Amino acid sequence: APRRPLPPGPEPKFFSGNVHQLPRSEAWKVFAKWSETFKSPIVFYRIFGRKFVVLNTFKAANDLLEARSNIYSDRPMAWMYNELVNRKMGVFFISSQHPRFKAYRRLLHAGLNPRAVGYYDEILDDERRTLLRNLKSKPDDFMAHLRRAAGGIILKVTYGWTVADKDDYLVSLMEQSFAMAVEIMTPGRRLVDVFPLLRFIPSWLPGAGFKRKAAVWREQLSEVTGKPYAWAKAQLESGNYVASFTSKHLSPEDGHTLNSEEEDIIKWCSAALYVGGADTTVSGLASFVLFMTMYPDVQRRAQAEIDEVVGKDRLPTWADEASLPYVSSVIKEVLRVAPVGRLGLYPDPMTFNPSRFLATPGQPPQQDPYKLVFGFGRRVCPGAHFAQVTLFLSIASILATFDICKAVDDQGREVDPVIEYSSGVTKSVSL
Ligand code: HEM
Repeated sequence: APRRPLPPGPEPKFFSGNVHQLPRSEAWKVFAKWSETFKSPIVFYRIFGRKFVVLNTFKAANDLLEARSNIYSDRPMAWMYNELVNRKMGVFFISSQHPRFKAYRRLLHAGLNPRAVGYYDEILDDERRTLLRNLKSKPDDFMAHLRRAAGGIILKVTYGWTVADKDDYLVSLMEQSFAMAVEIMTPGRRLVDVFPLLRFIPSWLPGAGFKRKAAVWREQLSEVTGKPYAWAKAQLESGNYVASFTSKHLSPEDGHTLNSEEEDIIKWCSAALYVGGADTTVSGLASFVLFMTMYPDVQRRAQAEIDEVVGKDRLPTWADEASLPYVSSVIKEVLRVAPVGRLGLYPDPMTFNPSRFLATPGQPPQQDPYKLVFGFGRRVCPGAHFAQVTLFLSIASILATFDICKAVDDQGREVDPVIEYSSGVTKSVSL
């Protein structure tokens, strides 16, 4: 059959494609412009040999990623990382056609669905109290506290590990593996990703240094996946452990002994939680703080709602969520405007206005951004509910306890925060 034409897009250069038209950061602004220029919700561009399709409307994303998720559920192939460094069994990279994919999704769902998240109540409560204490004692270091909170919650829930206040062993192990993954996968860094046949070169040949390097990374990354898992397993066996995602899966209800395949599945799923849940949560919390400094009226209205519904004698709990629609809308608005991608998809997209999610007489609420920010189809974020609970608990407790305001300089004048979102796998905000 003849090939279908590609979606429209900017004119590429013969060799480098559209590199010259893409800025290093905030590429989404350019994507939005291309959609207008080419009058198409779907646009196409190329960076050297790599082809990209941008879906610029909710409908386009939903039509392809949800309705046709049987064909659009795999991530791009990274030969160096997946094959040579042997990360292809990781939750994020495994093909949706692989038989294990379903096993992963089932396990993740079992450990993170709304009922399962209820098991972690105590951990979540402890962690937010630590966050509030840290914010109180050193408010200027709030970014470090938010990072610690996100990492602390996820490592305790995943493995039962309590994060140390400084230089935590598991946090640094995880961060090293992130850094390694970025180094290995940065587009254009690895020739073998451009010419995959190179992977068959024997390691001893001159010029095959990349294969020897791959072997080292392979070893190091396999340790990162193996160590925390082995620790959690040993704790469980010792009888002295905190019930966690890993411990629960390691002790199945029917009491059967796990085989090595089942254990491997638990190991990979546990490893995915920090990758999926740490930076995303930090990003959401940091953006929340930023927007509260910029929109004091929003902050006051959210605080008033908490005072009225919860009172001042206790901290908000997840059970209060349904009675705090404005606080919930603040969180939705943070996620709409801030992390993972700026979603300029609603009326007046650049304005931070939580009320857009509240119905008013004659005006229905705008579309719930959770349909978008957590992805689509077969790969939709398995941590979505968990993320909503942890963000709600942290944000509602911060609002209940503190006033967030701009920093002041030596002369007592307010300093406007510099807003700079970095592009990457997770959008992070530097404050
Ligand atoms: C605000 C917080 C979060 C946001 C915005 C977010 C967003 C996303 C998105 C957009 C995806 C990709 C979906 C796709 O490929 O279509 C994803 C995948 C994933 N997320 Fe989240 N996430 C968040 C928090 C979490 C948390 C807390 C966890 C774990 C507890 C988690 C675990 C995962 C995992 C394991 C995947 C990979 C799923 C797969 O490839 O099959 N995420 N997330």
